Amino acid sequence: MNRVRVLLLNAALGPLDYRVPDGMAAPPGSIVKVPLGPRQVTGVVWDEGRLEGEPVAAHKLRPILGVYDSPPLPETLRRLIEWTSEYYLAPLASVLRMSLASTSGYSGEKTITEYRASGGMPERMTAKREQALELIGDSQGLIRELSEIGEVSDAVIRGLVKAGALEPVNVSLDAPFPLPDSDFGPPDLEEGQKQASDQLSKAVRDREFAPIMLNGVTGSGKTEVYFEAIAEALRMGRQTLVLLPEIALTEPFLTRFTARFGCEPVSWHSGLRQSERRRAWRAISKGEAMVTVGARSSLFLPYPKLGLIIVDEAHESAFKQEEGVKYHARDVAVMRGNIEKFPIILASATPAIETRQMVEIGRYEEITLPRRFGGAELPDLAAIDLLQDPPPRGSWLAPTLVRAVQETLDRKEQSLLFLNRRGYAPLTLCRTCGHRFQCPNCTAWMVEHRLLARLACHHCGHVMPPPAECPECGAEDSLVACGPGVERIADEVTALFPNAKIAIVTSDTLWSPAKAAEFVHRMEANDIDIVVGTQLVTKGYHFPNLTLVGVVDADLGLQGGDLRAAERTFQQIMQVSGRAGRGDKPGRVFIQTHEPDHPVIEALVSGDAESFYEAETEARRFAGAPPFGRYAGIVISSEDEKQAFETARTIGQTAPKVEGMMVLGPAPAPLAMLRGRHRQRLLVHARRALDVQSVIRDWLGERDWPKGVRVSVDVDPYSFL
Ligand SMILES: Nc1ncnc2c1ncn2[C@@H]1O[C@H](COP(=O)(O)OP(=O)(O)OP(=O)(O)O)[C@@H](O)[C@H]1O
Ligand SMILES: [Zn+2]
Repeated sequence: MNRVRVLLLNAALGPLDYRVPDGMAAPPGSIVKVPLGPRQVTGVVWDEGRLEGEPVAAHKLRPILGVYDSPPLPETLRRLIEWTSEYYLAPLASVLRMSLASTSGYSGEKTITEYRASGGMPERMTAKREQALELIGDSQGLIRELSEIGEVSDAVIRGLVKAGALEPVNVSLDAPFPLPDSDFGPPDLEEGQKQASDQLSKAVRDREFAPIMLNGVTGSGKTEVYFEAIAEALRMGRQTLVLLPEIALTEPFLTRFTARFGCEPVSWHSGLRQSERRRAWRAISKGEAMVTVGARSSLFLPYPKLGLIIVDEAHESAFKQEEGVKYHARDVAVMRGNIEKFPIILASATPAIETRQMVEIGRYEEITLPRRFGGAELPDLAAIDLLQDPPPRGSWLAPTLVRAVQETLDRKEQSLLFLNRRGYAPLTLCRTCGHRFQCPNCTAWMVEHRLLARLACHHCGHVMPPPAECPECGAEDSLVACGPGVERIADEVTALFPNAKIAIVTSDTLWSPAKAAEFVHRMEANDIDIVVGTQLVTKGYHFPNLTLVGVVDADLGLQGGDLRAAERTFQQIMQVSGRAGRGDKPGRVFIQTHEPDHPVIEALVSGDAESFYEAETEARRFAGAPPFGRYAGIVISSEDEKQAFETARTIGQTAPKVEGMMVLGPAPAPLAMLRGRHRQRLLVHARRALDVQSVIRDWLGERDWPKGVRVSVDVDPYSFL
């Protein structure tokens, strides 16, 4: 009899056995519909003997109901799913979900009805209807999607459809994507670029596992160079995936890609409409989408003939997913290349210490681009000692920096002021009684957002209007903002330069690809003189007329004592400096700091990155920190503080004694409360060669936690909160 084991999409269920009815073909990888009690659920037929589970007695086996009309998940992807689940201690089903990320993708619908404004107005106009129509503008989507955009209920949208103000549009889900043309607009590469691109193209042709660190200074043309590797993959009929750390970077990427290849690549990110997602998923799984650009989640899609992955800005911690399956897309990308035998290009101007170390020990290749394209010079960096050259009271910009902005304005060039803090002020307190506004759900201050007229928690999203009086002592008008966020810097800039055109760039203002596009266009048209922005604007962008960068508070990132604090600050300031002077005009960078002697600041100013990296690497080696040792975080949370504490203590007490491994804690996690849950944390520190996953699996695997307790493991953590 034909029996198969099926991995279901539901993490709470183990894999289950089913019977393949006569005449049905369900080879491993097939996406199938199976009965589960009275329900029908989706799963994937898995390879024999690879998944544990109790075999079901033959007479109890239920039949597979149907096989979806979609190519089976490739074998290599099934191995990757298994590896990810084992390495990150995540349920197989949760990883599988990321591969089957579009239900309609495999379930075979061909058209879908979306709606858009018809241009007509409803006879009866209400405030809600008016708001919805205004917010929807030119958008098109399902009822549910439009209700989200319009910030109204589904019923309001349906009402607008009935009234004729929104009209239905039939969208074909199988319209093919245009094919990028490898020879559409090849650049004239400079000598060094040419060598680099030849090496990359050869790696693509070789079809072997080859992790490559493409280490090129900002503005050296890394994108142009790896485009040639994509062209090679296209010629060979292989698919390429380009991973970007942020959706906001997609937009400039699409433009450049189109100039090189004649059409846009397929994009994949959380902002896609359901119909777009389904169309992309189909094209990817059939091997028709030749180049996909996406956020980390695009890594698990079922490309049948992947021949190249590029991880751009590969040092970015945004590649680490912090929710659900806590995986690092850069590392999983390398594993995918290993399993499927193709090169992975990790492109960065400031490679991660982990990646540099892999080069050092000969596991990764390195290709360098040491100079900027077209003879552009790297900018001059100087520190501003805030003790020697302080801003006036109540201001944040030192006189030297203000002068530099003025000079830049006079030359009709652009400036960028970088501060990695959203909102107006990170802390609000009462002048009379000292009361500080804290989030009721988290151990975090409420951050004032003056543009939106509210206080917000950046961890759980809790918002409140700024109260007119202090809730503690009742004093009126006595709230004061402490410290600066980008909005406050923008206020200061407006006061200093009332005629300048200023833009604030943060995830609050640049939350969609369309917003990002608008920003890029305004910059290119010189419609912005001064940008005040967070880390969002530090990387990837190329604005030739931007010649001044000011780092408002370089000390900010160095606080907190996180394992990677120094490295991250260094990378961030290098990246943001890299935005200056990319055209033919030279760039200048000023770094405001209270600690001009800090090794990070000294390395930046002297330009001696190598010594900084060496010292930092040595410190890591000495501490047994990654990449020389490993960590895993175990966070125990509950709404009940005592329960969280006690479970954590029990787990701590039963920690196995393993040579080369240490368990620290439990202690309250740095964010001791998050979204209403109390959090205790254990930190496992082990030597590199130790199989920590097995140890943790044996330790935590078989246990049941008290109701209401959640235990989550984070292997190779990036956030130490
Ligand atoms: N060979 C070339 N021909 C024409 N233009 C080029 C060439 N190489 C680079 N450029 C241009 O130089 C600019 C910088 O290149 P690119 O953005 O690829 O650099 P990068 O190394 O990715 O920089 P960053 O790390 O700062 O993002 C871009 O506008 C790019 O189009
Ligand atoms: Zn909160």
